[in-house]
Order: sequence, then structure tokens, then C-alpha cells
Amino acid sequence: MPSIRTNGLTKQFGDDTIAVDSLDLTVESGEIFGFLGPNGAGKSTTINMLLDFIRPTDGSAQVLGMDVQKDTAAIRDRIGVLPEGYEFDEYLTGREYVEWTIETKAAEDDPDEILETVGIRDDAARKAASYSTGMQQRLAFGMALVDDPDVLILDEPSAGLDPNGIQRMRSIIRDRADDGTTVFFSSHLLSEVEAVCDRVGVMNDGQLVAMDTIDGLRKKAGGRASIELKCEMQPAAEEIEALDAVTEVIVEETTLTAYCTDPSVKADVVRRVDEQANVVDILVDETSLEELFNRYTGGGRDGTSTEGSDSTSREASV
Ligand SMILES: Nc1ncnc2c1ncn2[C@@H]1O[C@H](COP(=O)(O)OP(=O)(O)OP(=O)(O)O)[C@@H](O)[C@H]1O
Repeated sequence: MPSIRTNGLTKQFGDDTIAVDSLDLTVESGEIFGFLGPNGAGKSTTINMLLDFIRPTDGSAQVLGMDVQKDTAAIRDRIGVLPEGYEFDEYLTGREYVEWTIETKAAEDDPDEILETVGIRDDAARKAASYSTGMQQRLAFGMALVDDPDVLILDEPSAGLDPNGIQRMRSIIRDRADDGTTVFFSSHLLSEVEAVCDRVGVMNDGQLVAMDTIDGLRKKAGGRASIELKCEMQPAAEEIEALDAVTEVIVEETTLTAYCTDPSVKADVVRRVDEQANVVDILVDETSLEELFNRYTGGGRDGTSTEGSDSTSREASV
């Protein structure tokens, strides 16, 4: 049974804005699913409908086989949520927030263990409202982990986190998924999606424009992978050009760069170049996800899809 399924899910705001347009989505149990898209693509609106925070104009959605509108309470018992823009009031400390969540869910977690997991145990006695943005995000994430939920729904979970926080969050997500938790998280950070997801759905302008593994998406997009080889002597391009799936070969002195439509051909390229010219160094530079993302989203609603994203080619490359 899929953990999350939507059928023709649609949300229109006012007369003009179709925030989510006939979304058909299936997330299997135990998957880490990345919900990717530029600002305004419809990610939060979708999540808000899954959580019954807002009602769809059309279509339906199920979480854990239950209808999100009819079985809201039963669903909330079994999911953990990190909403976008969580706000903490000035009265409770970090530990009290976690304790409150444990109590609300009638769970038996150890609050200190949760605080330790997300890396804020040393600050647990401070008021949560005085936390930095990243610490608040860690706290909200910790609260989502209470009661070992079957499904984690995380809206931009790395927002405000430092590299250490991002690393920690990824590792927690992987651990939870290994234990069978389904993780659905939205992001416009390409590197994040690449780093943890089994599959991604790409939203653009309210529509799901692609849903596949990263590799699968790249193949469909016709993205090309490249490999650069430094050799002892000058290699000849002809034999490499003749390989299936190699589209272009450039030789500059003792360096050969091969572009291919299927990344699996790279091993063959290395072997053959090595036979001719002794490969001394390999520099792989595959199609960047950013390029792929832009190909699918065409720059987003406002043409600035990757603005502010973590899009250095090395970090975003697959
Ligand atoms: N309450 C609302 N009233 C009117 N329009 C809304 C409302 N909520 C969202 N929208 C619009 O719906 C569209 C999708 O917004 P949404 O917040 O779902 O995008 P998103 O993909 O989550 O973006 P971001 O990455 O910036 O959070 C946008 O055009 C947004 O302005």
C-alpha cells in the first residue's frame, strides 16, 4: 500500500492562481521522496492539503490508506510533520516543547534523546523563541520525530540549517527510512534531493512535470554525463567516439573529455583510453542537477528557480 497517494489533487486560490493542478502522486512505503520545485511551484500547498490544513478545490488524497479529510486525527497519530515557518512562543523551553509533543501524542520518547539527536540538548533549558533560526528548525524537526512516525512530512527541512545541521538531518532521515519510515520532503535545494532521495517529483507552476529517480530523470531529460581523463600521452579520439552513447570527444594535449548520454558507458571509456594512453587521473563531471532542474522547470513561475539554491555545480552534481 502506498504511504501517500493523491488523485487529481487541485487547489485554486481566487480566480487566477491554480497553486496545484490535478496532481497524481504515489509515494511507496519506506521511500524517501523528494518533492522538488522552485519557489511558488505548489509544494507547500500540496503538503498543506495532505495535512488537511487547507482543503482542495478538487481531487483527493490518502495518507497511509486513509482519506486526509475524513481521517485527519487517525493520520496525525501516525505522522510527524515539520511545517514551513514554524513559530515558537516565548513561554516554553526547547525541552518543554519536546515534552509537550510527547504528551500530546501520548508517546513514550525520552525528550533528552530527541534533543540529543537533533543536536540542541545543551540548549534545552533555553526558551525556544530565543533560539537561532537553525536551532528552531532542529527543534521543530525533533518534534516531528516524536513517537517514531510511520510517515515524516517535512517542508523545506534544511531551511536555516548550517552544514552540520544539514548533515545531521540527512543522516536522521536515512536512519528513519532504514527503519521503515516513509519520508516525504519538499525542497528547492537540488543537492539535498540528490543526497537523500530514492525518488523525486518535480513540481513547476502547480504541475508535476516529472517523477522518477535522479538517474531516470537525467536520462529522460537527455542530460549528458561527462568524464575527463588525464593521460601519460596524447589519446586518440576516434576509438572513443565510436562507442555507443558517446556523443562527443575532445582531446587537448594529454587530456580527453568524453560526453555520453548513458553514464554507464564511462567505465568503457576509461578502459579504452587507458589501453591507448595510460590514464593517470580521472575527473568526473556529470550533468548537474541544476541544469536538469532548469530544464524541467524552465526557471519557475518567475524565472528565478534556482536563485538562493545550493547550486554550485560540484555540490549539485550527480
Ligand atoms: N493562501 C494563499 N492565497 C493565495 N495564493 C496562495 C496561497 N498560498 C499559496 N498561494 C499561491 O500558490 C502558489 C504556490 O505556492 P506554494 O507556497 O505552494 O509554493 P511552494 O512550492 O511551496 O513555494 P516555496 O518554495 O516558495 O515555499 C503561489 O503562486 C502562491 O502565491
